[in-house]
Amino acid sequence: MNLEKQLLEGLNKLEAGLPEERERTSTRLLQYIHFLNKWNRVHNLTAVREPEEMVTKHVLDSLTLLPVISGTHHADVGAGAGLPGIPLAIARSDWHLTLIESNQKKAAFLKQGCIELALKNIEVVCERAERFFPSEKFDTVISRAFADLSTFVKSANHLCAEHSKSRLVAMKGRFPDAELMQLPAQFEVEKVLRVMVPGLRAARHLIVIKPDLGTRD
Ligand SMILES: C[S@@+](CC[C@H](N)C(=O)[O-])C[C@H]1O[C@@H](n2cnc3c(N)ncnc32)[C@H](O)[C@@H]1O
Repeated sequence: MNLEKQLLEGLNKLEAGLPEERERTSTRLLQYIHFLNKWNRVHNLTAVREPEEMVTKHVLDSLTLLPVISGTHHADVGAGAGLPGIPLAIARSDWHLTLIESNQKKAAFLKQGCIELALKNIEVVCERAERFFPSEKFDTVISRAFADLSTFVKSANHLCAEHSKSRLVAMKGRFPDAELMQLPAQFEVEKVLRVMVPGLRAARHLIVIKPDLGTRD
């Protein structure tokens, strides 16, 4: 199947949260896949090598977050090659995404991607999340393949906006029983959602956690 068809079919199978302009979204997501594939040959940004696999394992996987995110300002901690932040920013041009990535080579890739793909709703911050203190905090702080849940919430709690709807959301593969048991008590797990990625059999879970707004600096 050609890449465009594969992507469009996948977008149509996603449950919710995708705006109507699917063909335009699909074209821009494809541009991102081509850009990632080009840089990946030289800079080894992701172990996923084939564009067909990037469609399912990276792009469609990232977009399963759409229905659980509310608000407009979001951060992606440990964005790496831009996942899930770039697909989200492409799918929702009305959102603003801040991609926090401590590795300079990856941050350079992200900045170049924003220029070449004309992604105006993304800011790239080359810094460790723990050392980043933005003036405006985020409605949702997301991570994928960043760290165990405890490390994630400790590293990112200070980035959450001080309102009752702000959330930390971690993308996980299998149901993370052990990590959930080790989560510090002041963090409440609001829900754990099992999500289906079109074209992928493997299990995926989204862990939605209420930040600890009480005890932070
Ligand atoms: C395994 S990669 C995952 C990248 C991407 N989220 C994905 O799903 O493909 C984890 C990324 O987090 C970055 N990272 C690790 N610790 C970090 C920190 N404390 N703050 C910001 N980025 C960090 C690493 O440089 C790496 O690019």
